[in-house]
Amino acid sequence: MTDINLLQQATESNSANPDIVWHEHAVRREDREKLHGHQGAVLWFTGLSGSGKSSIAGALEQALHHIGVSTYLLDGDNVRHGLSRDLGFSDGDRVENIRRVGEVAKLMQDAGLIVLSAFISPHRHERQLVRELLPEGRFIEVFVDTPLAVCEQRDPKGLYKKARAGEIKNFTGISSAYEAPEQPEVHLNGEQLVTNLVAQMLDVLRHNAIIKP
Ligand SMILES: Nc1ncnc2c1ncn2[C@@H]1O[C@H](COP(=O)(O)OS(=O)(=O)O)[C@@H](OP(=O)(O)O)[C@H]1O
Ligand SMILES: Nc1ncnc2c1ncn2[C@@H]1O[C@H](COP(=O)(O)OP(=O)(O)O)[C@@H](O)[C@H]1O
Repeated sequence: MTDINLLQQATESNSANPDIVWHEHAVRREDREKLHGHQGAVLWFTGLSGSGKSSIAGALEQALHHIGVSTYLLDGDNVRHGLSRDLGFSDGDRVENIRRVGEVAKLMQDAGLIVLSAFISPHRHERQLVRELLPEGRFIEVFVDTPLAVCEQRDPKGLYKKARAGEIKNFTGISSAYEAPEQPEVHLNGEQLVTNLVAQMLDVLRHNAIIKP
């Protein structure tokens, strides 16, 4: 079964149960957004290991927090300590990881938060399915475009070295595929200064009326 089939099957499994009925509640997303003073949205950072996803998302979260925006940062390494601690790096496990994170991100944006997610999320189809989970305009795909050679040079955790030595299997970019986004909402040059990239992201959020000018 392909990764797209696995994700579709997992996403559809509950909606196929006729005994589970959606319950609409009185307090709506719009009401929660009014309290926050901004829209809920998911900023979906994708890129190779070492491309700068966590650094950029972290610095952007600090900048947003500073101006009173309610945020939450979902980070690949951290989520794999809890919610996805049972998962590894096979295609099937990555599909399930992204499905779980997509559902969590959806709930958090429904709560009115700006969610910053920093996962390699290497497959186009999985990112597309997360996009489809969210209301129109609330999924912003951010491609952190850093050449493999630069990521490998940075190698802050020594993982590329281990992958090249054959000590880690299925390592993205080395022995497992990374499919770059074709039409991301935002295309960041991961070799620029993090402060410049944060400024670029704040412009995007203002331009899309997610936060106030
Ligand atoms: N085989 C393999 N391939 C890629 N990455 C690996 C692997 N093994 C461990 N790591 C570490 O796990 C982090 C990536 O986890 P993600 O949850 O973002 O991956 S995925 O989206 O499910 O593909 C990734 O973190 P980042 O470097 O922050 O991207 C790595 O530190
Ligand atoms: N724009 C950048 N320019 C130079 N170095 C960076 C930049 N962004 C991140 N780094 C460095 O690259 C390494 C990997 O960054 P990290 O944010 O952990 O990437 P990822 O979350 O994609 O694995 C870290 O040592 C970080 O300090």
